[in-house]
Amino acid sequence: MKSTVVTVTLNPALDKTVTVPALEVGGLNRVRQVRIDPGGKGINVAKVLHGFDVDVLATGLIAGGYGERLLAQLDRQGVPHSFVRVPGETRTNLKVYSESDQVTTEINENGFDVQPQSVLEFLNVLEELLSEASYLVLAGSLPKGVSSDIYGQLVELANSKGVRTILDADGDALKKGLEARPYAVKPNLFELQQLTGQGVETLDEIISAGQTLLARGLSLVVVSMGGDGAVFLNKEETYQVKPFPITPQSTVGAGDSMVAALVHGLVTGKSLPELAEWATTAGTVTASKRGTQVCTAEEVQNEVHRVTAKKLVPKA
Ligand SMILES: Nc1ncnc2c1ncn2[C@@H]1O[C@H](COP(=O)(O)OP(=O)(O)OP(=O)(O)O)[C@@H](O)[C@H]1O
Ligand SMILES: O=P(O)(O)OC[C@@]1(O)O[C@H](CO)[C@@H](O)[C@@H]1O
Repeated sequence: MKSTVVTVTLNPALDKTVTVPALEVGGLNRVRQVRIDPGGKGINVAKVLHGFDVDVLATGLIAGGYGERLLAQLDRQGVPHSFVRVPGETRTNLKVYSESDQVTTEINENGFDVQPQSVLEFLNVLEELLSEASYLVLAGSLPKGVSSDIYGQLVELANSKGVRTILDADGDALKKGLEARPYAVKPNLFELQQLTGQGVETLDEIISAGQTLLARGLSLVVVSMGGDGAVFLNKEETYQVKPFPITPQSTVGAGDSMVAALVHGLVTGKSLPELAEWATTAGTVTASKRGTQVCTAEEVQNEVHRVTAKKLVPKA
């Protein structure tokens, strides 16, 4: 199967979002609304890219009856996929949206245990898929049994085939993945601080930490900052984009929508400021939707005029 973009989700999830009037920790919370969406970061990126008319395919590992349900939902949404089935069960991640303060609390399960032969099977599938791809998105946590250097291995595989990789992970998986020099990375502030050991309190510090990552051989760094927007850096330029005001309904998938819009911008040859505006708008639209619903191309197109990429001049 040929596709321009391949997204990898090694630890997918059914996202169960429950809405409560006001979350009371230690109290009885009655649910007003429930929705279940196919989730996992790479899968969310694929959902957005499919809606943007980009030729995308979601791959990774999947297990059990919940996994089949997730794939059936992807089929209904028309998102192409090719997952390797492993023993066990796909996790359910609980997202509790509290209406009074508009805050989402996330409770993510660990997911299935993976045996070495399943990882090998997946590597064979991916190698095949990459032969026609231009971009590879590696996103999300790793299930038990998958080594923390897997993203590093996958970045190396992609690099050897001339495929550009976008990495969005955390902890050791992110650290080791970075050592293999992906094309782009999207840390949040916490991850940026962890990766560089630098302060990220001020804008100057954020830019400096972003430049540290570029100096390690990356081409594009996007630092996402939730309601404060994001900073986009390549070797030549730096831009900051602030979101337009919204009532956040669930920020789940906002970062993934940003990654997807970034890939869309790269595939369609957008300039850095254009790409920055698209990506910030995509994240913001998704944050204004319930559950793990993602932005559509039409929504991003309609709202993108509400943000402006501001050029930043790093201190010498
Ligand atoms: N409360 C918010 N208001 C407006 N825009 C938001 C809000 N939260 C997120 N966004 C938009 O989504 C983008 C990505 O969000 P965020 O920085 O939370 O990503 P993240 O940490 O990767 O999240 P996740 O891992 O849950 O996807 C932001 O840069 C912003 O454009
Ligand atoms: O546990 P991970 O893999 O870090 O994150 C998984 C997850 O929280 O990320 C997505 C939102 O970004 C959700 O669809 C999913 O439940």
